[in-house]
Amino acid sequence: MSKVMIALGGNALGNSPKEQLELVKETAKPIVDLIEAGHIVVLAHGNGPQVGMINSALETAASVDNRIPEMPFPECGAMSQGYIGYHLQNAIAFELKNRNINKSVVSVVTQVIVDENDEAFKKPSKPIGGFFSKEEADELVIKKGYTMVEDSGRGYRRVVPSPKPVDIVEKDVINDIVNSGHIVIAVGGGGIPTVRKGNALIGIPAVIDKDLASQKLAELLDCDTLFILTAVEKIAINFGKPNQVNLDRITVGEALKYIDEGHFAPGSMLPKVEAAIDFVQSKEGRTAVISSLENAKKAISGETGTTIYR
Ligand SMILES: Nc1ncnc2c1ncn2[C@@H]1O[C@H](COP(=O)(O)OP(=O)(O)O)[C@@H](O)[C@H]1O
Ligand SMILES: NC(=O)OP(=O)(O)O
Repeated sequence: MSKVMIALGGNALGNSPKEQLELVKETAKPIVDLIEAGHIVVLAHGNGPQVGMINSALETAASVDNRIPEMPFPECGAMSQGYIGYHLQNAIAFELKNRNINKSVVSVVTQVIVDENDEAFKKPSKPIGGFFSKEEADELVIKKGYTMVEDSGRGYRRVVPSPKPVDIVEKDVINDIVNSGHIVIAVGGGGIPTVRKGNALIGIPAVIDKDLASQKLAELLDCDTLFILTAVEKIAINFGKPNQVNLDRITVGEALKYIDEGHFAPGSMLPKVEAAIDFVQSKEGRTAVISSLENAKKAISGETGTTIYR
């Protein structure tokens, strides 16, 4: 029996609530396979496309209807945790019931402490929302003052600051739920970025990378394996080029060399590889696997994906 943290990518959750609802039904199966096999499972998920969609929908609504108030960005992050968590816990609970497994599943609205002086606030890097053409992106820069970047050959996206996770506010309650044998969905979207002011916690407009937040939670909970499930079956060198090579197993040393050579795109694959390296380095015997949601079952049983080990 081992303790595993599974981080699901926001971009792998489909482009609409309808698509997401269908996708999570499939995602729930390999997750519940692991639970059925006796493993302890903790789940995290991304929110890049979803928080961008919520923010842009409410911004547009407020601009055309003065009865609709402006929605602060941290609240948009909380909404994304709520509805993605709702779909996931619903799908996992269904799968647990189908197999007569008597466990509950709950999403914890999670706040993650960040450093308000983090350099990341000066350089937005986290892609959120949908994809745009170069012309549409240029228009958004002028009209809305967004920062737009090209995202891994898929089009242009808005980027927002992405400070590093420092601590997880709800870590003790998450640990208690895990120890009680139930299933927790936490640090959704990397957690709501928060700073402490005396006894108060104040939300900050930013998006924490969920791979880094998952790695932090996986370490705090003393997990053995970190699974990062995204839209690609394996990570690659020379990604998207004719000489692309998919990687099966790499050491931390090889991963660091490939980072130096610039093989992993910032804001997408780079934080996943960095999170995997940090997790593997944090304690002897820990491994990390990066694969796709579609191949979750095979990746979890070691048949595919890229494994990063010491
Ligand atoms: N070297 C690489 N190997 C594989 N995928 C890469 C690489 N560099 C960039 N990518 C892109 O990164 C994407 C994963 O990042 P992203 O979509 O941000 O993840 P998430 O699933 O967490 O939302 C992949 O789908 C792929 O398009
Ligand atoms: N918050 C976050 O990392 O989201 P994605 O997985 O969608 O990039």
